[in-house]
Amino acid sequence: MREHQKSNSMEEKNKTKSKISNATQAEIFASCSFNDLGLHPNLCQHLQEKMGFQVPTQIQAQAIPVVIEGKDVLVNAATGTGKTIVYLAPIVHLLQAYDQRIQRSDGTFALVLVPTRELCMQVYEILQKLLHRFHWIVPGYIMGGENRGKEKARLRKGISILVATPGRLLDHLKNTSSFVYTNLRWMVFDEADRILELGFGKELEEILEFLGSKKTDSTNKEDIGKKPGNISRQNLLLSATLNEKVNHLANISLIKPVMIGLDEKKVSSDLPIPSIRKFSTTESDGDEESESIQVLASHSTDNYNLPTRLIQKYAKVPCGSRLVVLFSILKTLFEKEVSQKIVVFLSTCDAVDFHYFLLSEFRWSPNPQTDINQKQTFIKCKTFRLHGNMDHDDRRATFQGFKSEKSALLLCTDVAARGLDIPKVTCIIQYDSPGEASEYVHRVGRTARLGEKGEALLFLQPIEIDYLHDLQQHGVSLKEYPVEKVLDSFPLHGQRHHKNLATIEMHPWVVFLQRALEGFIAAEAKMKTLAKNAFCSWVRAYTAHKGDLKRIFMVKKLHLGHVARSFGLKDQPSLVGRSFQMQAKKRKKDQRQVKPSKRRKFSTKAK
Ligand SMILES: Nc1ncnc2c1ncn2[C@@H]1O[C@H](COP(=O)(O)OP(=O)(O)OP(=O)(O)O)[C@@H](O)[C@H]1O
Repeated sequence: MREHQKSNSMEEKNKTKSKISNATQAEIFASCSFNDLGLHPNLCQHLQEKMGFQVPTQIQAQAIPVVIEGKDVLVNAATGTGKTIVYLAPIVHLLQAYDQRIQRSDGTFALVLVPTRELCMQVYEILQKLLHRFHWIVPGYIMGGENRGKEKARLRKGISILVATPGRLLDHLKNTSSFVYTNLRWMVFDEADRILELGFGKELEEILEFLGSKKTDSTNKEDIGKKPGNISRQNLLLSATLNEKVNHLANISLIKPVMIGLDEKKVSSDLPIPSIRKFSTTESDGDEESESIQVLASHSTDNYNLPTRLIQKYAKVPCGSRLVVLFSILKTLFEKEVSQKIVVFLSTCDAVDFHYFLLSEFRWSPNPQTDINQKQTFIKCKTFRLHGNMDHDDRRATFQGFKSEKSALLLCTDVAARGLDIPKVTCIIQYDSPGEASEYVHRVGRTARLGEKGEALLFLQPIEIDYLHDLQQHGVSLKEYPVEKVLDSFPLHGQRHHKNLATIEMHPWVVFLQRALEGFIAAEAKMKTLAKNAFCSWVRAYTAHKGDLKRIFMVKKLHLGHVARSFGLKDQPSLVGRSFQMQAKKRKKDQRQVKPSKRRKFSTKAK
């Protein structure tokens, strides 16, 4: 039965591949085989037959041979291009090749650091699949939210390849004496920039201190194939957006790194592998480490690589109409296609909760006179939520649940922005803007993966429209989404739409639905509380936009009454404003007492 399911999913993968045009195929996939890259035949066969990967992706073809050679590597490639296999396949290949089989008592050989729990589980699951034929290599994970005692027991038994989140790893390095890492040979930083953005910089430095960051020159080929002993360390950094934040980490962890994918535009997809490597990898050949830092810094303002078949749009929506427009677009999208998988990004955990419960509980009919029992949910699809304040098991269930649904909606914070590989996501809606352009790139990267089609929609208020220039500076350009056309498409009971209305706020459909939502929220104490909490945390997150972005996302320009409307609140804005001011005062007082760490600052925005 399981075999049957597996072959079905592989057939699906192959069908998807054949739907992709030849041009896209050549852009994404290399014209060589996994065997050509020097990987063990058993591993290649497994990749092909059991995982359905017929040929390597371009980035895999470029990077895998370099990783096998034992060099430190910095990989920069678009989202969804198969970076996980870039590091897992060579590590498995090299570990299985030891003269004497490694044993659990040898401890950990490879450590993969990831920023979130979901990504930790995802990488672990791929690793498990990859190790199918190499049962003596043991995969494992440790991460926040898990039972420390059980993790200790697993570490004591020995984990050959360990996937971890930084905080929990440091915890075990400090407190688990049975954790053997003397044979550590590989350190991988997946989504390196995000680990730093989340404020884990200090933890990373401590981790590197524990493990001894730059031990010896990692290009010592004699080590390869030997049973571990006095071995050198190979460090790998990967992300779709490498920027100056990574400089420091590169500085303290990489030796003469080979840069892969930093100059992708020059790469011709028809070139055989050796030539691709020649053009697209940059080896910092000087003895001075500062050379590699310069390469990174000069790329910080470069264009980002975006998925080839991604359609990007923005919706210009006045603040007070945001909620209605979001609901209307979601309804339109779900009614247009039988299977839609949509991810909506919001800025705070409270905002996720509010919208989740509102979408789940709000009953509606175009005719206001309809009996309550005949009213239906506004959007007929399964809705999930994901944020960092959720219980660990709920987070896991959401992730798995959304993954397995054919048609569903996920409301989430940026906890889902990085690395998550969810099949068949058709549309990304950034209801709250992402902040730095790199975050935009990662959020939209949850769709249009590996050459598939996908759409992305960014909500902007008229006062925020300059954000488009910021994106443009990174080569990201968006077309306007026809908001009014969508609003016009909704029938109004006993009313006609009037054309040429001055503003979206006056649109009869907007007025009608806003009233219905406000009525529903006002009547439900739970919803009212959720809305108020969401309002307060949303404004706080808005004030937390960093550096240059403050000139675009100016809290002073916000009309708090309109913000309240966007949470379905008809209370006097001053009332809501006062409660916010009280919270702000309290926060200021707390801040005076405890000087905030960088980490806390980040946690204002969603986790
Ligand atoms: N050679 C291949 N052939 C077909 N599918 C592949 C291949 N390599 C990876 N994949 C699939 O491509 C998808 C994207 O891979 P992965 O998540 O590693 O991308 P990524 O580049 O790390 O993305 P992100 O930057 O978002 O983390 C996964 O579903 C993976 O199973």
